[in-house]
Amino acid sequence: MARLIIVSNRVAPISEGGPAAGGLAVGVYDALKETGGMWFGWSGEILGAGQPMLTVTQRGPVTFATIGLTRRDYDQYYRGFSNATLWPTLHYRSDLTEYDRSDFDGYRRVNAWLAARLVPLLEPDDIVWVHDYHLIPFAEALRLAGVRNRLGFFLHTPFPAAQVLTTVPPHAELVRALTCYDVVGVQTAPDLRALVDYIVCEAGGTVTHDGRVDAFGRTLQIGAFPIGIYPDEIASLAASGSEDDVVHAMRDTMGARKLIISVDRLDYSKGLLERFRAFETLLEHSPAQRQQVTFMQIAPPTRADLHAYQAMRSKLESEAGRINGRFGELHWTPIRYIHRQYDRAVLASVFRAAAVGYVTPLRDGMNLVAKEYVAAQDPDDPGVLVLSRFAGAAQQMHGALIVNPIDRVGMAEALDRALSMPRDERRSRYRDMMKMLRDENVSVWRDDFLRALRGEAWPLPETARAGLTD
Ligand SMILES: O=P(O)(O)OC[C@H]1O[C@H](O[C@H]2O[C@H](CO)[C@@H](O)[C@H](O)[C@H]2O)[C@H](O)[C@@H](O)[C@@H]1O
Ligand SMILES: O=c1ccn([C@@H]2O[C@H](COP(=O)(O)OP(=O)(O)O)[C@@H](O)[C@H]2O)c(=O)[nH]1
Repeated sequence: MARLIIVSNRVAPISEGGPAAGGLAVGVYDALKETGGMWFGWSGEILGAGQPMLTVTQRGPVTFATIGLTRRDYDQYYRGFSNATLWPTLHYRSDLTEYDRSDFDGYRRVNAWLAARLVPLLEPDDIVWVHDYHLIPFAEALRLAGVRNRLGFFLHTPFPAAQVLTTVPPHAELVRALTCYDVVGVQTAPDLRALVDYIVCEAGGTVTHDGRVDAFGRTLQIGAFPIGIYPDEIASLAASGSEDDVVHAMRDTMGARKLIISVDRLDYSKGLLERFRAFETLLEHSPAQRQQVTFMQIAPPTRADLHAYQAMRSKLESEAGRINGRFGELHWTPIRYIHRQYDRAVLASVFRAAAVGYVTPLRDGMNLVAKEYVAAQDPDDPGVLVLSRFAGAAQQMHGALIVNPIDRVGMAEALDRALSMPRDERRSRYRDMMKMLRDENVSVWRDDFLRALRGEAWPLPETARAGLTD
């Protein structure tokens, strides 16, 4: 079988300061181990001039090739165009979008520079799978360098409505660059519909009912491939009780109180403020819940050198303080807010201890935490997932209580309902969601995408075409 080359901004799990291994890292790494291949991307390090740039390490059949960035590259490519321009736009936050033409030049320059480092490492029948918004122009740069290999791209974030995407000045250039791939995958049917709408209405291209695109003089395949997890792995982590003492200590401090848990990078797309305020509304409207419930928010730092993230952090910390000041008692703190990252085994145990998984982003490509929370539950006495309709996961997790994070009272009502839901109903919702998590696990995501990329899947599976025919 042809070698697989993965290209992503972060190379998991070895990057310093990167997120802990989630579904993406595990699923992609498994595929690499099966076929042999290479994972290529940024090392997570910012290097001074003169330091070595490319590090190649071998682990069994997998080569990791990582490369440092200069301060200027980091500022323009990662902090600037990727995270101050694209990230807010992709998450429907045009109000936060900043644009600087020199950052866009830097973004293209770094993509071309990374592509040039990869070219000498490629063999003729390798297939190359590029991940996420940092690397949209990567294929264009490879094509210009004469690379003829099959090239695929998967967008982990939402694909926004055309009217939102067009607020980014070089939107046409970006979508034209996307058409240099052979296959472009998005997470869900709504993302696919938005991509089709842009291609047809903005770019004057055509899309067939099975996802063949003709645009900018190129032909490619598009589809929806919702990323999954390995639910049984999370379930056994959660059940094994192999967590460290912190989880036991946490349970001791809870006593008989119910736990509501949220875990997200401290990102404005995750809806943390709205969630805190809806919890406050629960305490206001349902006095019986006071002192009976604790809401724990684990929010590890992310992109903390961007102003929007700093502003978000200080607003959140002041809201937590205000709500705790208003409702707290000598023996009870309503909101426990933790600005730190935990490893997956600890999170799995915390999820299992929680009566409610409170996952309410304003926009999210998928949200693996929603899936992990359900997978970690005790099948006999599971908790309830309260899930935003704007998470990609809501397209699949029909056993959740689906909420609109803007509707504060609606969220408080959903929390109240979740906290008092009878066990039979909880079990039935859990079983439905676990079945889906097993049927649509991360291997299915990866294999469906790779079959399309190898040109083997024709027509695409029905799930991948959802959004094209409705
Ligand atoms: O690399 P960072 O800047 O530290 O950010 C971390 C990652 O965040 C985003 O994750 C997305 O991918 C998840 C898996 O498909 C999906 O569930 C989630 O909804 C997305 O937000 C980002 O897209 C990654 O590239 C970042 O590495
Ligand atoms: O302290 C933490 C917080 C999060 N995660 C993991 O990071 C991933 C977050 O993925 P998600 O899709 O929910 O959001 P993203 O951060 O990618 O936008 C999940 O696998 C979490 O289990 C972790 O390992 N430790």
